[in-house]
Amino acid sequence: MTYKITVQDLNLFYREFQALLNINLDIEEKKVTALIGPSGCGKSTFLRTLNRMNDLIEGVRVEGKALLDGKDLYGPDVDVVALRKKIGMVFQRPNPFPMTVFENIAYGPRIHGEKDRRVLDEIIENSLKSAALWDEVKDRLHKSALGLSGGQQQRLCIARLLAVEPEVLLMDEPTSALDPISTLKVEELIRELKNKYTIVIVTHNMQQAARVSDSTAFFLNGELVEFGNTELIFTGPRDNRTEDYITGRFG
Ligand SMILES: Nc1ncnc2c1ncn2[C@@H]1O[C@H](COP(=O)(O)OP(=O)(O)OP(=O)(O)O)[C@@H](O)[C@H]1O
Repeated sequence: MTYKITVQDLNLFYREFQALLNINLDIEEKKVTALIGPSGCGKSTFLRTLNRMNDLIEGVRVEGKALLDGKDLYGPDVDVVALRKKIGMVFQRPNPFPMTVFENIAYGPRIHGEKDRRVLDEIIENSLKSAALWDEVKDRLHKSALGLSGGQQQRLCIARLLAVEPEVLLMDEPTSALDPISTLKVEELIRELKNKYTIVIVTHNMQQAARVSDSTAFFLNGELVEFGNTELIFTGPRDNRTEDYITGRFG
């Protein structure tokens, strides 16, 4: 088994408040890992530690280790911009730039130095194909991305990540603002993308965790209560608190 990310004794504080308590978790390469748990338990905070998005919040302190391919994400020589290229993130609400579909995807590669129009055309087509969006937008590449449906916008945001050749995709409740059909399309896409990428997804939707993930981590009050094979977590959790949560007794 290959681990893409290893988290060891991780603690996170928002000033005096400790939001994550001694988390130990190994994330497998080219698998989908779901983070579940009630509101406020630290799922999003944990996800953000993996590409150092918490750095942007004042008063945050991280202790312990998070390793990507064995290298410390919090080491002194880490280039955070390069790290976020490797470990991309999509959010609850699709957030395309107010630009054309084409420009949305070209933005990242251009920032990273790509100028050749033919190369950009190729990147855009490949990214949209990988995000299962090409057929729907190939005739409107030069129209505003804001004219797309919510589900299409979310797949565009995923295509935008793929354009800079990431290795890990972090998804923070990526379907919570979408209708059921768009949700299923994004779930299908996630299953497809795990052939090439390591995916970590926060979800409130237990069926979604069961449908898309290989491993599931259950968080409660900043602690990782249980982590393991998704099927086992849903059919025979070891901890009573996990069982109570997945059977809907709280949260
Ligand atoms: N920027 C912040 N400053 C201070 N405290 C924060 C900040 N962000 C989150 N917290 C606190 O940290 C804890 C964990 O929050 P987090 O958003 O990670 O939980 P979550 O499980 O993702 O919740 P939800 O499912 O509602 O998104 C909560 O108590 C929250 O109030």
